Amino acid sequence: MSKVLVSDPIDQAGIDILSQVATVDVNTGLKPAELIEIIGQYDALMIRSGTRVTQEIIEAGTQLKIIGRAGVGVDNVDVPAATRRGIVVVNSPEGNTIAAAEHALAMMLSLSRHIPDANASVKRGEWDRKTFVGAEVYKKTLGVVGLGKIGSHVATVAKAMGMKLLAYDPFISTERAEQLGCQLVDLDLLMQQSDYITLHIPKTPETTHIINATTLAKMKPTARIINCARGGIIDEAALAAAVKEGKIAGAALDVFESEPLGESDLRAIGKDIILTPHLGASTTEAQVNVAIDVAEQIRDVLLGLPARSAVNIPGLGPDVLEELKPYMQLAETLGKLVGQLAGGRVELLTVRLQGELATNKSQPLVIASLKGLLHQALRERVNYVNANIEAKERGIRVIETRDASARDYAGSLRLEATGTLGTHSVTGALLGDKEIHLTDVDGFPINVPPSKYMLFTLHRDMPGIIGKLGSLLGSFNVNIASMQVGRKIVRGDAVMALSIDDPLPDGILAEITKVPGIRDAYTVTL
Ligand SMILES: NC(=O)c1ccc[n+]([C@@H]2O[C@H](COP(=O)([O-])OP(=O)(O)OC[C@H]3O[C@@H](n4cnc5c(N)ncnc54)[C@H](O)[C@@H]3O)[C@@H](O)[C@H]2O)c1
Ligand SMILES: O=C(O)CC[C@@H](O)C(=O)O
Repeated sequence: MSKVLVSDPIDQAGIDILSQVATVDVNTGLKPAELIEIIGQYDALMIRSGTRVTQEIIEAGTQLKIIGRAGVGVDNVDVPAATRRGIVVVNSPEGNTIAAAEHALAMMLSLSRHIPDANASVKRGEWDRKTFVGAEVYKKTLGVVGLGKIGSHVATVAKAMGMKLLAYDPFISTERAEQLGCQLVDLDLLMQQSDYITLHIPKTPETTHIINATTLAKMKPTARIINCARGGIIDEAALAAAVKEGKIAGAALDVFESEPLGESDLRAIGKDIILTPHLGASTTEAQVNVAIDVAEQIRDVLLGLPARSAVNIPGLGPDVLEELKPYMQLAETLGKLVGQLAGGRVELLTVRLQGELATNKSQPLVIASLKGLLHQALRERVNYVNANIEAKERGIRVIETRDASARDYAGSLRLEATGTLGTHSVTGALLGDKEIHLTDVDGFPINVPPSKYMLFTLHRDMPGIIGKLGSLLGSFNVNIASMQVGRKIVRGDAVMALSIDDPLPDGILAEITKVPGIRDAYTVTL
C-alpha cells in the first residue's frame, strides 16, 4: 500500500479520501531536518502553507510521486526541483476563493467601523462611542488591484453594497471588467481616486513592493488599503510610516513580508491598522474544499490516473503525455516568449501547427501555448486544466491553423499574439535530440535554443551596432552567453537574440533603445 505524509493541519475529509488508497501519517510541525529524515518512505506529501518543501526535501523524497498543496499558492514548494524529479505538484486553485474574498471584505468593513478596537474597548469595561465613529462604504470607490478569482468576487459583493468600482489588471479585458461593473484604469488613477484599495494579485518580481512610498503618496488621506493576497506586495515600512503620519487613513493586512510577523512598526499603530495571521483561507468550508480537492488528486495519481490541477505536469493520460511532452514544452516556451514580446494585454493568439505537427492532436499544444502566454499574469495559478477558461475570461481569442506542407523542419509551431501594444510572432521546432530551438522571431529567421534570460532587439542591420550593444551591456555588467542576428535582406531590418546570464538590471532597456539603429528592445524570462 502507498504511504502519504500529511505535514500540515488538513481537514479530516481529505484524510478520509487518502485513507481509501494509502496509509496516512499525520505528522505536523516537523523541522526541515526531521522531514528530510522520514520523507524517503512516502509516495505522497500533503501540505498547507506551513511546510517549506525545498530542493533538499524533494531530493530526499526518493519515492515521492506527488506533492499536494491544500490551497492556491505553491510558493512554499520548489516546483522546478519537483518537476526535474518527475514529481507532480497539485494545488486547489479555487477551493478558498470565497474565503479569501470574504476576509478582504470583512477587513474593509472592520477598518471602516473600527470593530476590533471597539470590541477590545468594551471588553476592557469601557463605553466609548466617540473614538469609534466610522465611515460608510456605500457610494465610496473601491479600487481592486487584480481582477482574478478573488478580486472578481470582492468586486461583485462590493457592487451589491453600493460601491463604485475601479480595477487595475493589465491582463484582463475591458469587457470582463465591465461585466463585473468595474472601470479598468491604470494603477496611478486607482491609487488617486479610491477610498478603499484591495489587493488580489500574485507576488511576482513585478508586483513586489508595487505598493511603496511613492504609490502610497498618491492615495487620499481618507483612503484605506487592504492586503489579503501575499506579503511583500506592500512595502511594510512605507505603509507603517504613511498610516502613522496620517498620509492615509488606515490599512488591514492578512499577509506579511515574513511570516509569522516578527518585530514590526505595524504592531504599534492603534485602531487604524488591523492585522490578522494569514487567515484568508481559514474557514471551515474552504479547508474542507481544499482538503478534498487535493486529496482526490493525490488518490488519483497514486492509482495511476492523471491529476486535474497539476501545476507542473498536464492532466493527460500517460501515453498521450509521453508522446506530446517535448512539443508541449515547446508550445509553453513559445507562449511565454510571445506573451512577453507582446507585453500588455493580448487579445488574439494564433497557433499554427506546421509540418508533421499539423496532423497531431492539437488541443494539448494550444493549451500549453496558452499556459505559457498566461504565465506572466498568473504564475503557478495557470495550469493545463484552467488555461483555456482563464484565457476566455481574459477575452483572449484563440485561432488554430495548420500547414502540413511547411517543410523547413519536421514539425514546427508558430504563435502570433496580437495585443494592445501590437503584434509579435515566434516559431520554434525540436531539433536533434528533441532540443527546443527558436527558428523565427517576428518573421526574421534565427536558430537559437531559448535560455532563461533573453534580450531581443529590432534594429537596422548596419556596421557597429552589435559592438555598441555589447559595450552597453558590458557597462551594466551583463554577461552575454550567446548572440545571433536574423535578417531578411542585407542592411535592412533585423532581429538580434541574446542569451544573457542574469536578468537585465532596471533602466537598461531605455538605454538600449537610445543606441542609434535600435528601434525596440524586449527582455524575456523563460
Ligand atoms: N490570504 C490568504 O489566505 C489567501 C488565500 C487565497 C489566495 N491568496 C492570494 O490571493 C491572490 C489572488 O488569488 P486569486 O486566486 O484571485 O488569483 P488569480 O490568479 O485568479 O488572480 C490574480 C490576478 O492578478 C492579475 N495580475 C497579475 N499580475 C498583475 C500585475 N502586475 N498587476 C495587476 N494585476 C496583476 C492577474 O491578471 C489575475 O487576474 C494570490 O496572491 C493568492 O496567493 C491569499
Ligand atoms: O493554507 C493557508 O491557510 C493559506 C492559503 C493561501 O494563502 C493560499 O495561497 O491558498
